[in-house]
Amino acid sequence: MHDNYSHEEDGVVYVDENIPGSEDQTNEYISLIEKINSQLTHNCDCNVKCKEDCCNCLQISGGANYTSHIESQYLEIFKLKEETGLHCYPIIECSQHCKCSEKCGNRVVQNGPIDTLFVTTCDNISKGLGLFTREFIPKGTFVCEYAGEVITKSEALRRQTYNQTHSKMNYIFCLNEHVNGNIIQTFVDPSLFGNIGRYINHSCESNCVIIPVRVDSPIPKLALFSCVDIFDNGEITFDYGSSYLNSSTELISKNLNKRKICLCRSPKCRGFMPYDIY
Ligand SMILES: C[S@@+](CC[C@H](N)C(=O)[O-])C[C@H]1O[C@@H](n2cnc3c(N)ncnc32)[C@H](O)[C@@H]1O
Repeated sequence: MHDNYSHEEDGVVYVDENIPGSEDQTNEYISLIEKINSQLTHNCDCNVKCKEDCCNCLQISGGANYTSHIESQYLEIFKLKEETGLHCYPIIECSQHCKCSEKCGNRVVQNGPIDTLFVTTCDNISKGLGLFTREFIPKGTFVCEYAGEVITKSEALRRQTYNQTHSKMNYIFCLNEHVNGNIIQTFVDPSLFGNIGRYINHSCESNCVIIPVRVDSPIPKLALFSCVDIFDNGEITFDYGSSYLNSSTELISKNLNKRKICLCRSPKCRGFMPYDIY
């Protein structure tokens, strides 16, 4: 993973990928750690380059996850699964357990964020800091992960309540994946341990989407891909209320009076931050 970013803020530790949250003695935490320490059993025997007809990782993924875009400065472009009707398949990248080359084409998120990102204060100071790009990013590019502590639902609830009572910003995200009639939830909190993705603000008309991507772990990486072209000095945003990723959806009450006003300035702004209340 090539990630040369760091945090300016005191008290925030830079981690370039998810780490286990603080230890406790609950069964819920023990199950989470077992999951974190386990590995996906798949791998591929491909020779150098992976092809859809023989690569196990691509077959589990329902076909190619990425397409090369040679004329672009960004070589690997995500094939948006929504456009191909394949979004019911997981996105599984090749890993250290595979025989293919590290340049096989099915390794994108694991290589780390693009290097054009910077953090600065937003025009509207109430939004706090935001993540921006120095250079143009074409649609479909992997931008960065949203990485932090992977925590249990109970711990997410506890932290959420603390943040609300102390009028702190919310960084906890709940990923909901619908699999065979079940919902698999993953809670990631980058507030104290996080990567560059922790600075990404919400927009009701966002330019990125979060897609779960697995490398060799059952715990997905929350990977941000641009869903439109993003111009230089543009702010990177995603919709906190999108279908995959619900910002603490179940963690909050429905007290609409306390919902935070959205400052995204989009003509399509819904007025309030999704699920983000204080
Ligand atoms: C994941 S953090 C984003 C980075 C944060 N702005 C910072 O300064 O570190 C999420 C918090 O940013 C603020 N925020 C993000 N998007 C916003 C928006 N569209 N309008 C108002 N506040 C926003 C809210 O306080 C929210 O709880």
